[in-house]
Amino acid sequence: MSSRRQPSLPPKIPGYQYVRLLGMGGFADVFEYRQELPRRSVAVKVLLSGSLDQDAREAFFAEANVMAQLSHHPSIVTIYHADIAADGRPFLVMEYCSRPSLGARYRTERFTVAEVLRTGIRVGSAVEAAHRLGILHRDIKPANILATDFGWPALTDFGIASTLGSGAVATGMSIPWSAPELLAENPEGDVRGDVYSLGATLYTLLAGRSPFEIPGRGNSPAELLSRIERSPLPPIDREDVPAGLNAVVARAMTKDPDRRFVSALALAHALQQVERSMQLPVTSIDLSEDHLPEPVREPGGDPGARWGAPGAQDVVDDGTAAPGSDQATRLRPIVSIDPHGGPGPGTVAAPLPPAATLVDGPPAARTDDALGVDDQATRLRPITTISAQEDRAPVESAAPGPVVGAAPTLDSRLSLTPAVLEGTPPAPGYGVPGMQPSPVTTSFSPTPSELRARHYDSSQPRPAEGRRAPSPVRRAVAAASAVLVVAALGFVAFQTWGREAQTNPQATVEPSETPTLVGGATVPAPANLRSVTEGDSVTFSWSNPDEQEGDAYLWQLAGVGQTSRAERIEDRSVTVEVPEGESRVCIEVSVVRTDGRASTTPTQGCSA
Ligand SMILES: Nc1ncnc2c1ncn2[C@@H]1O[C@H](COP(=O)(O)OP(=O)(O)OP(=O)(O)O)[C@@H](O)[C@H]1O
Repeated sequence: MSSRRQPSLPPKIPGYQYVRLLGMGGFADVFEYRQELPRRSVAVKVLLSGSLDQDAREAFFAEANVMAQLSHHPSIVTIYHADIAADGRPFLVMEYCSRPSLGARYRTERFTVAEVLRTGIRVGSAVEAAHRLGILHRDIKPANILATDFGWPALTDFGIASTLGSGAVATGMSIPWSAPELLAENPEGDVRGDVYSLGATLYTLLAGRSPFEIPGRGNSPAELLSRIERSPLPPIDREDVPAGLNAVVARAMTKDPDRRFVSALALAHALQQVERSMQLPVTSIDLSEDHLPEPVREPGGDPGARWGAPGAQDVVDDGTAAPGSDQATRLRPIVSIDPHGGPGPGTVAAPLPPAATLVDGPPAARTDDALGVDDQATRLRPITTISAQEDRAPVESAAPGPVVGAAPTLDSRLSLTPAVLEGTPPAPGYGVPGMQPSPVTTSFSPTPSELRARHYDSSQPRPAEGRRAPSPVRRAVAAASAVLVVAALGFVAFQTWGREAQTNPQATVEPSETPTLVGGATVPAPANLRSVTEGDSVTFSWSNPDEQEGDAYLWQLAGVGQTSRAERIEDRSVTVEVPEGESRVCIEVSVVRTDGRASTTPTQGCSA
């Protein structure tokens, strides 16, 4: 809880009995209620009465609907109901998460590496699911990861707060976990901003402090902002954190978005590889059936052709591309990706509009529990719906660099309008820097969503240290800093499967450049994954693009609901049975070296 204001009164809600206050946010209070039928404890988030105009209500329920779309995910807080109380305040009834949030734990508990890996993979799959529905979270941080009764992390706060206030009110991101590009004067963001924040969250859990927070030194929002933009990522001072995990976190948090993992899924896969290299049980990546890898199709053949039929030998994956081929200063708006927005060639990420509208007067002072400083919630932002495009035709991927002809990665669909589709495409190959694109054809199966954009306040004063035009964040930080000074006198001193790649069965694609991990750990993924089906048995085989003495392979079943443990084998083939009741079987396989290093991203594929 971070606000110094008094909590609002819990509304009377028929069928629910008020129990207690759970917490206060910038735009809402959260209460525990006892639902009468079915009988259970629920958390009810009630908007503050200060932001109840019509636009806010509509936006609130729009967000509730978006949240409901995500609710089926095991690592996203479930929404049960949304309504308006008798006193006029909108409320959301959601799953009650009885355990402390990660934000409440990281300062006092030492997270095991295994838990951090599990958490990263589960939350990563939740974030990936959101991205596939066209939604950017934009405020991933420990405090927004609650814990269910079963101890599963549950991501929350998908923008409900961002829709609050008047039609032009904004929320804010949490600076300590915010990507540098979102702190720039002309903020540009896409899924990689969430990748950064998830990486920063994992860093926080491991280090016990946010990434650029320096114990014993000034950690004002302005100082944090400056370090996030310019300072190298401080090392995590823990001997039990393997180099591979350090490397994954560092890549997720690379200042250049083009050098990050291209998706939350890619980050989750990398974390799985760390689990494998540590001989830990491999945490499943939870995505819906729609996101399973697709069987490879013959070039120019029947789109419905299946591979892996008896006697057939088809390339599944090239090993580099898509398989199957605290509270301190909060300046967050929520942005949704338009999943229908299949932009044409040359379109890439959607920059956030640098509009500026100061909405509700002086920001409310907040207290940063994590950093021990007061915070200003600068509230700016309207919701903007962007029309969806219906062009979902597969597009050939191309070389990185120039935008024209760039592969239509998920990121490339983050369109606002064609006019703003500019920039550099994300690096292919799961965001592995330097890796060349694979000649794969990718397509998307978009689902409906809304696209919202944020606007920032342009009326805030320019920060003293800034030479460039003040960014929205900078302006807000400047405003926050000013209040902090005053406050300090008085008190105190964060190709996926959905890409459904369809690889050319005859193509043999080798990574032209292997990824460079921090610490020099570079292990390519298996290539030429093929399958032969005989009855219920499927034999998968693959090649090793960079075979070294002692190389072995880690394989496991893959797919929805699969949590099999990875098995280490010496051969470049494995025979598996199609699970009972299933029509096909999917696996993923990695190269593992004698020193324990494994492929950054496993190769995946399914039988017919
Ligand atoms: N489902 C839940 N179960 C239990 N506690 C919850 C739940 N949702 C929120 N809380 C608690 O309520 C408090 C406020 O919630 P939350 O931060 O989501 O509100 P908010 O208005 O979105 O705030 P902000 O966007 O400013 O962070 C937090 O302490 C959080 O731990």
